[in-house]
Amino acid sequence: MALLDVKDLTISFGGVTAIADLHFEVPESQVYAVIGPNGAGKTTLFNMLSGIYKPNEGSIRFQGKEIVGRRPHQVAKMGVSRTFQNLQMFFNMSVLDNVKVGCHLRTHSHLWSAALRLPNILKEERQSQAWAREALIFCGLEAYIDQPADALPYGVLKRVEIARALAAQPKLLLMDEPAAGLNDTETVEMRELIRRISKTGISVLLVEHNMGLVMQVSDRILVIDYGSRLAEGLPEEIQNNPKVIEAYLGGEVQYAV
Ligand SMILES: Nc1ncnc2c1ncn2[C@@H]1O[C@H](COP(=O)(O)OP(=O)(O)OP(=O)(O)O)[C@@H](O)[C@H]1O
Repeated sequence: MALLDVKDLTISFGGVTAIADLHFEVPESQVYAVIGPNGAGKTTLFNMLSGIYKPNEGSIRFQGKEIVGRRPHQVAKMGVSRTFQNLQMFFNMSVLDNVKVGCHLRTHSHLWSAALRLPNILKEERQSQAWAREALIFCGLEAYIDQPADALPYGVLKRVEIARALAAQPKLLLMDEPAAGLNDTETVEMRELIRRISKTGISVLLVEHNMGLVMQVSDRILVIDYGSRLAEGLPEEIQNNPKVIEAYLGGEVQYAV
């Protein structure tokens, strides 16, 4: 059984069909990329996968359970975490506290026990701290743990977002343009981080415009155009697919990172 099984997915906004009859499957422990030109529907797809948008038709099954109809926090609790195209950071908080936000899905205390500082809260607080540190170290951010988020460069903050998503211990990580705005060195670091994440058994669903990165890191690639499936396959199949070259890349392809 695939980890994620998307069937007949369709969503329209007014007269615009953003995703039309889309289907694909993401296996366990793989990097699965979704590519397509600007406006192809990639972010809209992520918004449906994470419960932000409700499709007009179709199903999204994660580990056999339906996602459609669930709210974003419920989807996250099922094991689907995401990062955003634009940074979603609390700039007045430390790096560690930003990542601890991702841990609350794994803790169980209610608001009233938090307010009263009951013993279970203190224990969970320590546990969240440990999980957050672990995620930050995994992302190579040990040196930044206690620093305020607003003092850090953009490339570091992109990885803090990933650490926060990992602190929730997902089975599937949705990454929306992780390399956008990164320089060449940071892009190579991001590629290595994505590889390490998938080696831990987490599947990565990657939306990314940097074709070099996509081709190097992905196990399989789905190409969408005007919300519809144009092609799907191994990176070398996609690279050599005339429909992809013509429709998506306009005849010229640059694959170097
Ligand atoms: N909330 C919305 N209301 C109306 N139209 C929308 C909405 N969200 C997306 N769309 C439309 O759906 C289509 C797909 O947009 P989407 O942002 O998903 O594309 P994308 O592939 O992520 O683009 P990019 O690569 O530029 O991020 C576009 O035509 C867009 O204008």
